Amino acid sequence: MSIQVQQLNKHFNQYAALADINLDFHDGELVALLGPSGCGKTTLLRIIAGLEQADSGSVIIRGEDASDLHVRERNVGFVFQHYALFRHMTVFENVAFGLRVKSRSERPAEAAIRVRVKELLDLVQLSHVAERYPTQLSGGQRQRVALARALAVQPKVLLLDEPFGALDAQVRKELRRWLRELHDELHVTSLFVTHDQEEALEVADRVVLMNAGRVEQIGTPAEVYDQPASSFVHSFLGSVNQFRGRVAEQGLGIGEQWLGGPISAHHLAQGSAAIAYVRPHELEILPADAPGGISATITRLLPMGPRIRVELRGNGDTNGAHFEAELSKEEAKAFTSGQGVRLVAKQAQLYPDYQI
Ligand SMILES: Nc1ncnc2c1ncn2[C@@H]1O[C@H](COP(=O)(O)OP(=O)(O)OP(=O)(O)O)[C@@H](O)[C@H]1O
Repeated sequence: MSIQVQQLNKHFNQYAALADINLDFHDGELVALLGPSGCGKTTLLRIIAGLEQADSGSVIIRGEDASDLHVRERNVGFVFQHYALFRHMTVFENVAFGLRVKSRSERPAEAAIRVRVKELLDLVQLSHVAERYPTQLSGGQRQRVALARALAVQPKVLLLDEPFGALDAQVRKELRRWLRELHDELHVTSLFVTHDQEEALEVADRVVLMNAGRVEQIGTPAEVYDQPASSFVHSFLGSVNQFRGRVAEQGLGIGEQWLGGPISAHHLAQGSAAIAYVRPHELEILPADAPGGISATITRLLPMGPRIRVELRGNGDTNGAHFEAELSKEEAKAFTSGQGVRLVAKQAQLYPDYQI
């Protein structure tokens, strides 16, 4: 086990930023810490780095309790969203920096430093800009320099806080693919913070879902997406339609209507208030005269590349609620805007509805 976080708690005044966090990160894996703004991701990363002190609990790095170790002694590399490269130093010198400031006994000889920096610049594909200054680079190139700089001292752990957050969507996409490839080559245990679910699902070996200072779920991208442990995870990862009603034998009863289909009700009692979560691609649209289902009206058909997004408004018991389905172009041919239809879930997950 590379990093173990045990019973970690952190308050800012009365506010619990982290509540009883327990996590194990394996050697060589790339893990995303994912959650909405303010859920505690950065605080957790900073405590692991040694930049912030926890109120209680411990951080164990490669078997050694690091809780009382200074940030310099933890051997972690960082890359932040706005990583301040030294403006007055060339790219080469920025990457060499961490090696040059080592104590005399640990510092490699000048020739070895030059070889190492050259290797790192090759790795991040920036050898051709080695003599430039940071202001002469694009945002994406700067972040790659920041990564090379963090890797120069051969950290045991790499911590990245929204490393591509400030970049535009296209560059972000390229860099995250690049980060994945780089990680496959180096296998440095890496944790990266993001609030972008697509980024987390695409890049990470495992994803930690956080909400309000707590861990909601940890698992592979497929596990957290296909088997969400809570309604929070379900709705945070991709869009969902919500249907409020009562648990019945046939599924979910909404007034006189039924949301049919195979509904997984966990251990909810018959008659209890529940919300069904149905992803757009799990929602089937049937003609208005079909038996069962929920009555709705199509408000818009939006082409989204090869798929059509169908926006709907509920009628009767779901009056005014907005729903969204996803169809192939072929399937969508049967429908037009303004048409009355019935909605049936091909698959749905029920959660207790505490608001009723
Ligand atoms: N130094 C501080 N003093 C007081 N409150 C703080 C401090 N740092 C963080 N917080 C609070 O702790 C909570 C968690 O903050 P944190 O930065 O860890 O969240 P986050 O998930 O990284 O959010 P974001 O995605 O917006 O960066 C927030 O409510 C924040 O306001």
